[in-house]
Amino acid sequence: MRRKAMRIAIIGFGGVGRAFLRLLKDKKDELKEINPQVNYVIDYMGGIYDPEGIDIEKLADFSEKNRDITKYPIGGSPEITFDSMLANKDVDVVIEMTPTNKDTGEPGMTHIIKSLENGFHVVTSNKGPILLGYKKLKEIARKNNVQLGIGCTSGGALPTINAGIIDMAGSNILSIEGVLNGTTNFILNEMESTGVEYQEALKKAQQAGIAETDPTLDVEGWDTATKLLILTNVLMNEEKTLDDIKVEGITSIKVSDIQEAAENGQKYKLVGKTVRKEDKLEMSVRLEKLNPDNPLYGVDGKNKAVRYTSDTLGDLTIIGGASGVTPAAASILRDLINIYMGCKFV
Ligand SMILES: NC(=O)C1=CN([C@@H]2O[C@H](COP(=O)(O)OP(=O)(O)OC[C@H]3O[C@@H](n4cnc5c(N)ncnc54)[C@H](OP(=O)(O)O)[C@@H]3O)[C@@H](O)[C@H]2O)C=CC1
Ligand SMILES: N[C@@H](CC=O)C(=O)O
Repeated sequence: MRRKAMRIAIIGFGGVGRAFLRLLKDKKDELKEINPQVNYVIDYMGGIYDPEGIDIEKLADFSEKNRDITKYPIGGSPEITFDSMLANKDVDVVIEMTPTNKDTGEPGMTHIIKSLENGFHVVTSNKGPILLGYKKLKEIARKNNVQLGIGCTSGGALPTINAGIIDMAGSNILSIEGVLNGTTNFILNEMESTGVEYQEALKKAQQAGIAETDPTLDVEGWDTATKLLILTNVLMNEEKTLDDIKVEGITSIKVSDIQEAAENGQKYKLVGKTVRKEDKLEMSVRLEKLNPDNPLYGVDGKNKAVRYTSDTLGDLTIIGGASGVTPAAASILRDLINIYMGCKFV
């Protein structure tokens, strides 16, 4: 007997959204039990709606050649919007993947609140709403008896937040340290290995789809700060804001600085850090010259890492989870599967 479908609305169909659709297509057989059925794909210009489930193979082919999904022949229209989806109420999970806005959280904040209030689970890659309102969103999710998956928001494929929530349950996290941004790590690596200057390396990161829609978020340290803040507030039960973090980016570094460090056996990394000093929490994002004995020294290319110290589970360092649209989409799928399996994130 075929299982009841898990009805999905995709909101935001850019790099990560498209990669997520490709994953659903490529993993169709493995996902038989969950039986995902995409009823909506909604972008800035409108969307696609099929109450019986959009044919994801056809849409994947179409969207490879066409940017405007409202032109999709079966159910595409500028009239299909987030509000029309809310009115129809025929979804179980909303996957929110619109651009991160660290100042307002919009449009993601409204999408997530309304989805949770309407009884839909939410999985998101959008850091803005989580950064600005996680506690409130968690309460709305609990009140409506639905889940909120945020694994993608603080490192994508790198298991940071879920490892903290699930695998470190019952332990107090005392400090968080990490190389949390793949774009800057990739840029620093490119500058060292090929000798190109910062701007050229940034272009490569953009071509690889890992830089933010607004790449200043990466290179000026805000993406690292955002992820650090999400980890700190969620895992250390704090209510800090970006204003509490001293933030520095990588825009002023030169190839000559990197080469000089390499001659001394050191590597530059953009490190985000939350540490408690005399009852005060200190948070910073800054370029650090690391020695080979530092666990973060070996984080290469688009990879990232997080290091937790805790009272009862010791020190844990997780390395890997390269940034990229497919790993980010895979982390969304991971949350979706865990919600299906009954995992409680909130
Ligand atoms: N790229 C990555 O590796 C990772 C990204 N993220 C996060 O995932 C999110 C998406 O990233 P990415 O796919 O790279 O970004 P993109 O800019 O490629 O895609 C964002 C999409 O959202 C659409 N959009 C904008 N406003 C709205 C709206 N009001 N309603 C519906 N859709 C809208 C955009 O449409 P249009 O193009 O028409 O403006 C675009 O298609 C961001 O929040 C990012 O921070 C998280 C982890 C990794
Ligand atoms: N721009 C980010 C993408 C994932 O969050 C990065 O480079 O890590």
